[in-house]
Amino acid sequence: MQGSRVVKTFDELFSELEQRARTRPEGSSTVAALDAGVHFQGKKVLEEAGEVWLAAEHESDEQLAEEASQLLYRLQVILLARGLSPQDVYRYL
Ligand SMILES: N=c1c2ncn([C@@H]3O[C@H](COP(=O)(O)OP(=O)(O)OP(=O)(O)O)[C@@H](O)[C@H]3O)c2ncn1[C@@H]1O[C@H](COP(=O)(O)O)[C@@H](O)[C@H]1O
Repeated sequence: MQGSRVVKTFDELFSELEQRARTRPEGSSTVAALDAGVHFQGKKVLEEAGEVWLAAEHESDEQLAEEASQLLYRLQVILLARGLSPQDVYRYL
């Protein structure tokens, strides 16, 4: 399902997003989402959560995995915007 793409973990993605927030490269989705504020970020979390649900009911395993990756990304953006890290979440798992 993953093909030849480089696999990254949840923590590695978060580190990448922290770096985007620090360096603010042109064209970064993360910088755009951080600048757009919590209302935008929250809508994206809900939108992607809905897409995960629909994929689980109606779409392929591959589509579900892709939607789940987008939800994880959107969750990371909202955590980053609030100054939280994955560790803050892990302690509740
Ligand atoms: N994993 C993701 C990721 N998942 C989802 N998205 C964003 O979510 C969009 C797709 O979600 P939608 O289904 O909402 O697509 P859409 O409605 O057609 O697009 P939008 O109108 O929402 O932009 C993508 O265009 C990205 O903007 C992501 N953007 C970035 N990443 C990773 O985050 C890292 C930093 O990315 P940049 O900040 O863009 O450099 C890189 O490793 C990226 O691979």
